Amino acid sequence: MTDAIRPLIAGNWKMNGLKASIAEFDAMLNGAAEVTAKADLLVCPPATLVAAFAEKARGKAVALGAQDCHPKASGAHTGDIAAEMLVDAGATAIIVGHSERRADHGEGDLLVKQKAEAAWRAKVIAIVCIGETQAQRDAGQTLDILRGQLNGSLPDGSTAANLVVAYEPVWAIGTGLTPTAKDVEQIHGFIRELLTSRFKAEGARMRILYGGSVKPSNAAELMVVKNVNGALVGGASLKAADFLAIAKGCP
Ligand SMILES: O=C[C@H](O)COP(=O)(O)O
Repeated sequence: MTDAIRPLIAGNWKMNGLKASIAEFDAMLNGAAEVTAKADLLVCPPATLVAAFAEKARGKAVALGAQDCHPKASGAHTGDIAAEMLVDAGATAIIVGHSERRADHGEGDLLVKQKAEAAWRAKVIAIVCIGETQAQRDAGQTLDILRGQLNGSLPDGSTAANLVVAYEPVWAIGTGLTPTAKDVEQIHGFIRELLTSRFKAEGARMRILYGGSVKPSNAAELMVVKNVNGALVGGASLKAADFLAIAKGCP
């Protein structure tokens, strides 16, 4: 963990959650005060729940985020949601370029970059996800893939205040597999070098989250790795106790 950078523990609920889930979210809110010394907390529920959760979270130590947005602010795009709408509902950050969007919806780097810019247009943080697949890893292409995704997905003008990078090896998502701490250190160090080379001092201060099977049992080990500035948590963010325990794992 880079000392000067305050960790962010972000929960991505993916396509999970109904109105009844507000009870679990309430439990998160109730426990959040205990972990605020360690990390900032962000929960990204499905878009249908952002407004209700934001209302509950008012004045509490959990911020709300969204999982995707359309690049445009409005228009004839049936089923899509603009960044402005998500912000209107209470989002303060938007995840873009998650590997599930890249795979399920064929989203490429250019679109991801436009979505990050849409988040900025709506005056919130873009959390840009990058990560290699198992096949790319096996072929020894990990660093090339990450370099390409970073170059293509991060807009010019990225700063420590408007952008967070989430490194999520696709093969580690929802599988229970994680890279070793040594591998995470190497890859986060590589990402840091690229960020610093392109964005100078801002790149040196940008948060780089690790994501992929983060759980209470491995959080402490992963969160102390150099250049790991928090986590993007999927499955374990659905349970208040697990999500808060992961935040407690921050040094
Ligand atoms: O956005 C979160 C990641 O895809 C990680 O998901 P996971 O914690 O369920 O492996």
